[in-house]
Amino acid sequence: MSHVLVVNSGSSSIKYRLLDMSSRKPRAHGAVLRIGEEGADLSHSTGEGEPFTRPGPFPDHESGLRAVLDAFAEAGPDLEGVELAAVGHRVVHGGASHSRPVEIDDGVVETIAAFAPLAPLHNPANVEGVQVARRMLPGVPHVAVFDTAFHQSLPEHAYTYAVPRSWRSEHGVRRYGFHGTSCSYVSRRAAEMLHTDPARTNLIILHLGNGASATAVEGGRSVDTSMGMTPLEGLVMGTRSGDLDPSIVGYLRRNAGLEPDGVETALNRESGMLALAGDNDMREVWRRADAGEHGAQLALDVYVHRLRKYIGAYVALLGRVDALAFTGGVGENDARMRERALAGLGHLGLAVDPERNAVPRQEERELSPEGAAVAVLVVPTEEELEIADQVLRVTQGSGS
Ligand SMILES: Nc1ncnc2c1ncn2[C@@H]1O[C@H](COP(=O)(O)OP(=O)(O)O)[C@@H](O)[C@H]1O
Ligand SMILES: CC(=O)OP(=O)(O)O
Ligand SMILES: [Mg+2]
Repeated sequence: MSHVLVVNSGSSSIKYRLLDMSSRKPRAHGAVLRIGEEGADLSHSTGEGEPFTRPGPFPDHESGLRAVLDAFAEAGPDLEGVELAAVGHRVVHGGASHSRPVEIDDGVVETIAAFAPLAPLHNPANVEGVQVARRMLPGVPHVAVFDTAFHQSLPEHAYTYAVPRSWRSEHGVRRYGFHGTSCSYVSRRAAEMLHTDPARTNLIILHLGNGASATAVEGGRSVDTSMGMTPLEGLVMGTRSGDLDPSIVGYLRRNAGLEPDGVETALNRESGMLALAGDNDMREVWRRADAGEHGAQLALDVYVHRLRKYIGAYVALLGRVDALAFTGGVGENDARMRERALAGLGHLGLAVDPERNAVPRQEERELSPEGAAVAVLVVPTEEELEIADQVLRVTQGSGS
């Protein structure tokens, strides 16, 4: 049975996974990190023995991907030997034109490039990765799977911003939502864990990673999500501000002499936990807070405060919530954050059992106390597996 290579190209990284779709298990995975920077390196694991590593320099995605193909040739599995059915690419912004995965042609590449201004941390790298991979692996279909796709179900009242008509009609100003591949996977797994029909299951999904988002899922469909036209809106993130008064942007341009690009860069790359705590890695933020640093303590308070506002909003919006699912690097690992997120929300049926919450295991599990009204779950996200499943549906012709 066939294999799918899933590629997730970031601005300075290429993460990848080769999945055997008969066992649904990875045959190899790895990452090229710090592309274009000093200290670039590649690590490639097959699950047997030590990972295969190679130091850079990798000045660009082309050299990075070449190193990945070399790693497969040297450390296996041989890509020529496995039946490679397709390459699946994570693409963050697909706009309104892509509600499903599509086989990539030049037109699709143009669309992804056209949305680069709306996902400045992601789409430019996605385009780069797609183009390089198509050149280097020309014999197989390449399929784009969009983070925005799952949120195409948002009702008009949830995706509409209250702004002038021409902004909406001529400039596509609306909420798109992101982390959809993760939400699609997590909502299916959550329903399986609850033994409920996904089409009747209501969920709040908190994807807390480097980027972070909250999503309300009603009957298996996204009905609201915290990220907006770009992945900047909503929760406080590693380096992104999340929600803020849009007047701040104009104010800073007039009063601090900042250029529009400068403001946007600051809000995307120099804000969030990095700005408040001095670090965007949540483990380091906790370390600093525990050591008594006020900035880190405040950063955690701000992060938690925003998260709780969205939880409350989505409880109100859904009415009945069957489960709240934590996922992403923070959601899956950070017991203290989960505890603080739900502290005192027993009247909403939301609580974690301290012992269940404290188990340091990164596996699917239920954290809520016996008999709780709402199941609180940890569902480690499997974006690559979800992408590979969706890719096969496209290449096998059954759509998605
Ligand atoms: N044990 C942990 N406790 C707290 N945060 C953690 C832990 N492990 C990982 N994280 C955080 O997860 C984040 C990365 O999440 P991840 O979902 O892998 O991000 P990405 O958006 O890059 O896919 C980092 O901020 C990291 O600090
Ligand atoms: C869309 C997005 O924010 O993705 P990530 O969390 O991977 O940065
Ligand atoms: Mg992620």
